[in-house]
Amino acid sequence: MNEIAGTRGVRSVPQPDFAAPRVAGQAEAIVVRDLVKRYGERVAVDGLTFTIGRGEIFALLGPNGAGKTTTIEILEGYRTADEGEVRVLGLDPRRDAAELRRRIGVMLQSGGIYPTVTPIEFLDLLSHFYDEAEDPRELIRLVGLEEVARVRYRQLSGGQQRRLALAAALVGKPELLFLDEPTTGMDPQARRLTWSLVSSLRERGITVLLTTHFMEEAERLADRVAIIDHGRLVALATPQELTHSETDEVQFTGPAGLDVTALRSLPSALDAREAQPGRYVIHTKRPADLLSELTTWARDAGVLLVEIRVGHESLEEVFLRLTGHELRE
Ligand SMILES: Nc1ncnc2c1ncn2[C@@H]1O[C@H](COP(=O)(O)OP(=O)(O)OP(=O)(O)O)[C@@H](O)[C@H]1O
Repeated sequence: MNEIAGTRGVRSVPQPDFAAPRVAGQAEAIVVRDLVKRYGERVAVDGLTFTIGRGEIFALLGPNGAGKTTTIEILEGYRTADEGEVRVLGLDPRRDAAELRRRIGVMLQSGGIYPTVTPIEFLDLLSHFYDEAEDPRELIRLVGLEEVARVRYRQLSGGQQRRLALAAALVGKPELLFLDEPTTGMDPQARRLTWSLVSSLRERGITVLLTTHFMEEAERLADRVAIIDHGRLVALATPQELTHSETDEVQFTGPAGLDVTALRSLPSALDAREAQPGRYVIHTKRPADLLSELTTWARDAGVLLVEIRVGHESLEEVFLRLTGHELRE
């Protein structure tokens, strides 16, 4: 069964919106209903339901082992589901595998490229598998690998190897692109280049499903973000909806080891925690009231508060609030 936030003692969140924004006259790119996948006793995907619209950039965000890769591999047709239903471009990924392969692009997590091949040779080779392929030279330029186009794969940096994998996923002019952790191993410059590249795919109308551990990546790229944890959907919304919910966050610095229980019991506090020694985070729906309660409490307790900041929750904090743990635990 699908399970959403609120079932494990977490606070209420914007309700997942399972309907994708509709582009007039077009069907959904991906439909996932009550998907379950087990590996022996372990339930890797535990009742996922979501829909991705055509042309949408959609991120599956979750920690290691959340079930992101398993979900993506089922959608690509590389794994079978135990329960539930999936449709990709209107097709059954297992039954219609041959047709699906022609219409999707897959960026693999790592490996799978012969170590002595050069980027240009590799893309040239791949282009022969498609009736209509992108020009390999154009792809090399698009992903910024001109200077290493004739360098052997094994001599490329991790980030360059990832960019080649991205170019390879685009060779067949896909309608739908699967990007499994596209920027893992990239330096900040390569990551930004990849982000602008993925954003530019939006103009071509390509639907993108990406998985990531990086909040910032989801926040910058995705039209909508599905947060998954232990194979379950805990939230599904736009990054703006997730981070600009009615919940605000008050952060301040003070002495380490303050009485967090006392902070939690301030009338306007939803919760409170010491995020790092001496750095505190309190969630509230009434920031002005909370500030006044907090300063009164601090005066009575003889505590000096510094750097008090009020703002919307970061996606990082949203994740913590929904799942009860950090993204990179
Ligand atoms: N072939 C397999 N056999 C047994 N267990 C597996 C297999 N593949 C994945 N798992 C387990 O299923 C769970 C989900 O794994 P999955 O790789 O889908 O998560 P993920 O969110 O993609 O994680 P990561 O970010 O590390 O790639 C994990 O607990 C993992 O150990």
